[in-house]
Amino acid sequence: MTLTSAPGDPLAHERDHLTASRAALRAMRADVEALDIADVTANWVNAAVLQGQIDERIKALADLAHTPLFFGRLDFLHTVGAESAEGGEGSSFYIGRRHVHDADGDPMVIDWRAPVSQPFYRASKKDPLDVALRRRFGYTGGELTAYEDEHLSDPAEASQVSALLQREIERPRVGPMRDIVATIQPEQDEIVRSGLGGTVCVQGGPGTGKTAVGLHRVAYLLYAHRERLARTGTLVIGPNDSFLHYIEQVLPALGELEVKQATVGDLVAHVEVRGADDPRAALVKGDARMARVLRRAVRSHVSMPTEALMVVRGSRRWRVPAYELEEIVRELLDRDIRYGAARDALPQRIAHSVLVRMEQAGEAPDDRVQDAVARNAAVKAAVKAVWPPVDPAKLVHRLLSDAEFLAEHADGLLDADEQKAVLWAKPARSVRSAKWSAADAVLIDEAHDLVARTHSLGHVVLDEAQDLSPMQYRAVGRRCTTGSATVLGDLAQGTTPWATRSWAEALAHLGKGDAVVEELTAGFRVPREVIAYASRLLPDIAPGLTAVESVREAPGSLVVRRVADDLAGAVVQACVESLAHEGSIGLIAADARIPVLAEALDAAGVPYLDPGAETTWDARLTLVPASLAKGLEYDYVVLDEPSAVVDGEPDERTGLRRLYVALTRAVSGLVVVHGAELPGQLAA
Ligand SMILES: Nc1ncnc2c1ncn2[C@@H]1O[C@H](COP(=O)(O)OP(=O)(O)OP(=O)(O)O)[C@@H](O)[C@H]1O
Repeated sequence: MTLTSAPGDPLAHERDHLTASRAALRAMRADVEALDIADVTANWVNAAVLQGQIDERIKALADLAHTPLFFGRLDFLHTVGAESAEGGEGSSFYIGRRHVHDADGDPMVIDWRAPVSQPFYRASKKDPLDVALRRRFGYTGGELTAYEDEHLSDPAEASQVSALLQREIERPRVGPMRDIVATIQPEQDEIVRSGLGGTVCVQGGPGTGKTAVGLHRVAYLLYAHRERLARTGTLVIGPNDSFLHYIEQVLPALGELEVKQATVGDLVAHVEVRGADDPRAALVKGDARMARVLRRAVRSHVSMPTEALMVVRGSRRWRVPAYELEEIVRELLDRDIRYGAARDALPQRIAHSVLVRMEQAGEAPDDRVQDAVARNAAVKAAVKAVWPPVDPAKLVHRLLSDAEFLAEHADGLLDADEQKAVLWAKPARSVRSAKWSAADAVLIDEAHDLVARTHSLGHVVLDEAQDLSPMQYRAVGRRCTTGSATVLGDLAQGTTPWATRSWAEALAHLGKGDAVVEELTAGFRVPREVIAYASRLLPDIAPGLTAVESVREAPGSLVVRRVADDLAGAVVQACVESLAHEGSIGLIAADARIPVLAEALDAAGVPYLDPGAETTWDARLTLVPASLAKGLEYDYVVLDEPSAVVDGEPDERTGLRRLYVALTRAVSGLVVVHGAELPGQLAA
């Protein structure tokens, strides 16, 4: 292996290729900019659509100064055919974030997602996949400054851990999350490139790259199934806005601008959420049994017809007896279609019965007559009486405020205590004035789906899944009924009262019981010493889970400091020391301690940000409530009073899990500052 930073001959050659590739990219962009669509389309609507597509393409062809055009090179032992190499044949390829070709259409840079790029991520000494040379490039400020070679087919060369990978992870940074396209690892690549047809669930400890893998999988799927997913849509679901803000640049940096992001709350925002449930109520409302209660409640609106229906047309009267109407209604109920769809079908079914009678009487009615009968006032009135419209929010409002109505539909599903837990102590007067909770909004979403089918997307990535309730899994699942999902999570980081206990159970609620569960155990974020310290909590918070094996040694990365008094002062001091390093700093503390620490930082004149705000080189310290730390990372973390983090949760196990999350946010160093005793597992 060679790690070169002095400009030698090969480096000069590679730089020449970089210069030529950039020129080719500029030419590609100029070609698109020069397109004249006036001849192609006369219709202004088409022209506007086409111009929009062209503008997007121009944007996608931008040469970003700090995003290297290629990061790797593969030399194969044999020539590769055009089919897998984006149109060009050859035995040597440069791998980058996007495809670049020269004036003849021959590729200068191959998209990392193309089939020919796959050996860049998968080839090993054991299985070289016809690769003679794998070269990784190192950049400094957009300049190509180093390369690292592996001669995979040379038995004399020993395999080694990539120094560039290590450098890439440890590079101090601020700002949003970056892509890992240059250094995706083989086990991650397997997940990234798994097919669109199946759902994949990834269990992985902190910093194993779950989020990164999920985002790269979307980028890969969009490349491999561009047209289908453009039609059906893709969505990334994350736990909160600050997390979504942190990850939002990754896909655009990979050239994918169309992927939507949302929290589960955004998906079910049918009502304004202004209230909160106590844990007991939230637990019952999030339980999958509520889906059955809602189903019964929705269907209870259907009543069996008791009277015959009389339809008058001209001088004739047609009578459909009650028993026949009942048959129609029963058949629709049995067919298990959505409540609203059945309601829409009912007038036509009734009209059909009338038509049969007309035919029996010697008339020859056509489709127009059937439509007219379906719209007849008597038919409409009958439909309204038998199958009235259901307003999902009103229905949930009634379930939560009317004990009798709830008891009727929860019979045999929820016991008396559970029913009491979900009923509002003070029923709201109307849908508008109700103090809806997050769990209520999910119930309303379920009711919506019972009335009218929810639109399904082509692919959904669900991150930090372990915190979802069964009802939330269902809400996500109905958004990918005809598509697939990537479910990412860590059972040890579940901090809700309904946190996922087993992936099999969660996947069943999602409606993807046949998903494959993969495990990632190599840790990229957290250095060995720090992850070993945090993993002492594992036997208590998730017995049976494999501890993360860090890929990085960073001696001195863990400091545990006990202070006798002025805890806040000592914490501020630790932040100031951390600020002496380059990169981002996170001060993580129990939510209840945030005001005290904010005051101490203000008093010391140390500026800080909230988790939603983007760090810059001038503002690198973020004050993070422990409840928002999940999924985030900082180069250096100062953790305030671990016992307060544990005590901030309703039970000890959740507290220790919250602490586990807080302990695993650091890339380069963690300083734990405590005044009280540490939790037993961490005390030396
Ligand atoms: N193959 C890789 N090459 C370089 N960096 C990587 C690689 N895989 C992961 N990382 C980095 O490791 C860090 C952690 O990744 P990520 O946030 O995806 O982990 P996670 O498993 O989602 O963690 P958590 O459970 O804490 O949410 C990120 O900075 C990511 O860029």
